[in-house]
Amino acid sequence: MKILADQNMPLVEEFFSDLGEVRRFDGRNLQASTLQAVDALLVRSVTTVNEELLAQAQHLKFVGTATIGIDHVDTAHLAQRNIAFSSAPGCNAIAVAEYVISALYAYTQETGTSLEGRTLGIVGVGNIGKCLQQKLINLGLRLLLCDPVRHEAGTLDEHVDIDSVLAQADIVTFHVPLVKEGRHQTRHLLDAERISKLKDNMLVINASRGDVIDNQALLSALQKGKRLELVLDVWENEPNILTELLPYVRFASVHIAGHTQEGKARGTQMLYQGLCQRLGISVDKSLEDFLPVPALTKCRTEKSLTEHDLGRLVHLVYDIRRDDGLMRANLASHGFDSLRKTYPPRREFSTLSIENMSEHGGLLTSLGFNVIQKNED
Ligand SMILES: NC(=O)C1=CN([C@@H]2O[C@H](COP(=O)(O)OP(=O)(O)OC[C@H]3O[C@@H](n4cnc5c(N)ncnc54)[C@H](O)[C@@H]3O)[C@@H](O)[C@H]2O)C=CC1
Ligand SMILES: O=C(O)C(=O)[C@H](O)COP(=O)(O)O
Repeated sequence: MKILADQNMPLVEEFFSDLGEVRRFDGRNLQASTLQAVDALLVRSVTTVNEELLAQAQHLKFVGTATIGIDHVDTAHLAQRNIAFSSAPGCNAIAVAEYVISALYAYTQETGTSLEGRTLGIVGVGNIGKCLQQKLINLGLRLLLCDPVRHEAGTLDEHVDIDSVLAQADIVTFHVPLVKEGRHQTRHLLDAERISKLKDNMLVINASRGDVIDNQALLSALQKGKRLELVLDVWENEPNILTELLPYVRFASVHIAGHTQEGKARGTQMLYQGLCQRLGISVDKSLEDFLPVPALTKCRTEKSLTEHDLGRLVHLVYDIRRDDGLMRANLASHGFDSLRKTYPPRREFSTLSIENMSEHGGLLTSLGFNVIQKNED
């Protein structure tokens, strides 16, 4: 079997080489002719998989995307051609939630503010939104949840509509899929009109898809004096983004919110499981066989922790300011895609075991750390 995989997908050889011959491709430059003899195609978000790309793919039996978002794949065309499809729902939900938490603590540290008592709106309460909600639950924030799709399906009672969220919240974070049309369209969910109504200095975080915020309208508002705090991981028209926005953004990054080593590796593992299922063979490899040992594994708290101390623990594992600095220093010389390709290793909070003497064991656990409770004797 011939397997063609994006060059930026980790562990493909480790998971797939028993199943066939693995070759790699550049995700932004895949040609239809390259797919002529391919049986399984493994992509990331940068490859648009549609009728045109698959026109010569006569042998293709399986397409997998190692991502949560599937807006780049024409799934109806795959179904019509009877080509099996797998994505990786939830693979990097923890990573994105931890990106947001790192941003929140970095923001409060830099502005001398506190999270306590603030109102935070989560727009899109799926795998990522729910994971974030769980991690934030003990931080003293008032959480507003917005997900009309789940509300209508009867799986989210406490839904607050988007305009009420924007009117009430001090912080809003977007975790919706990109939906280009229909009643629950998310393209330009934050459009010129809604941007104009946002409170001064509201913190707006987008780690979903760039098109969820009208970037040009955002820039125009900022240039006219609108004051907002922005955390942007995703941008319209990646990789050719509106760089004029950068000076107005507190923390900027190159679409890496989901790029922990665990998150990316889980994506590959889920495609391996999907292909095994398609081939009717048993799964005999697991993630734990391949993940490297993290650089930091243990620390110890001695007594009561302040909000500042919690932020320091979070930033010990992941500080969003590293990624903001890398983007600002290197975007012009290296380009967006190259920065994504060379993204330095990042781990999830659970890789840090905390010997905890404080009364904050529950809070540290809900944030996602591996807590070993110690009692003073
Ligand atoms: N920046 C990054 O690195 C990453 C970005 N993403 C993006 O985040 C998105 C969300 O991921 P998951 O939570 O795993 O997806 P999910 O499908 O589990 O959840 C999305 C939720 O958004 C809701 N939703 C749909 N339309 C909505 C609307 N108009 N208003 C409010 N809620 C709406 C859905 O009902 C669903 O509950 C992905 O589709 C992807 O585009 C995902 C992973 C990494
Ligand atoms: O899972 C998704 O959806 C994402 O946006 C990924 O985390 C980033 O996608 P890639 O471009 O790395 O495939």
